[in-house]
Amino acid sequence: MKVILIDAGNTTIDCRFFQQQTKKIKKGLRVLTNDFLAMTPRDFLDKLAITTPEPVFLAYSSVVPNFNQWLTDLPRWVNVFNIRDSSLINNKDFDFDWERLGSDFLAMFYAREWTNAVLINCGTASTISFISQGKFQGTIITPGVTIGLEALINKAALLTPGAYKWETALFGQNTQVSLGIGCVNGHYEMLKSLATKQMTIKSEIVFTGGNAILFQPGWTQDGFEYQEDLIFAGLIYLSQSALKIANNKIKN
Ligand SMILES: Nc1ncnc2c1ncn2[C@@H]1O[C@H](COP(=O)(O)OP(=O)(O)O)[C@@H](O)[C@H]1O
Ligand SMILES: CC(C)(COP(=O)(O)O)[C@@H](O)C(=O)NCCC(=O)O
Repeated sequence: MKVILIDAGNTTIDCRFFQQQTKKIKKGLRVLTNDFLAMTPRDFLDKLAITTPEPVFLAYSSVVPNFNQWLTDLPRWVNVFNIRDSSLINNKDFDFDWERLGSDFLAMFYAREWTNAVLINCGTASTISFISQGKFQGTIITPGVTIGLEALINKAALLTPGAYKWETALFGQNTQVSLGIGCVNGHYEMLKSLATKQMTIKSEIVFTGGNAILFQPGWTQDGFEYQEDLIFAGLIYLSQSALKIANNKIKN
């Protein structure tokens, strides 16, 4: 059976394949959220080379209600599973009501068995989630690095969109470098400061999300971890019981 994992975020919808035998996550399709929603389910399945009815299990995490609606038009032979419905989400794992959290937080949290950790997801928003003694304590949400830059560029007549990046200089002597330091390096420093400010015991600090790669010099130098597919690891964990049931249905 084909297993598709989807992380539906506000900027991109990222679809991967999970190979049950090898337990490997393989690249599938990643497109801007608005472009994805403009696709028909048929186009989507064609793009994933699923052209005839066959057993498909699709597990997803979504913070985009229109995507949840879009899924309802998939053919019935696609077995769709929302990780929010997972019986593996345990109230005891949270210091608060997890129902009020976006699904991306749930997927990240269940990606591994954490003890003390800070998970930093750099997407449309940049979020910082705190785990202590295996329990999810809470999060911080800030505008993401890309939308922060875009907002400034849209409001400043002389600023133009460009490839603003991490800079090694302390300050810039042209607009490009000055903006890179302020918006990219500065964003990383803000995340690092919020993540470590109250830290009293050694914790894993893990970066993920489409924009995390912009901060590579920072997290490399500081010895923090980067796991590109953190959300997908959580999707696999949270959908394992539902996947087992789907596999058994095919066998019988
Ligand atoms: N195929 C892609 N299309 C668009 N953006 C991409 C793609 N792959 C990586 N990115 C990067 O991912 C960033 C968005 O991060 P992402 O984690 O997808 O956000 P969200 O989860 O909020 O949708 C974009 O700003 C871009 O830098
Ligand atoms: C914080 C977020 C905007 C992050 O979204 P992302 O950057 O991954 O697209 C998302 O998790 C969200 O919309 N949370 C709120 C969920 C809610 O209040 O129901």
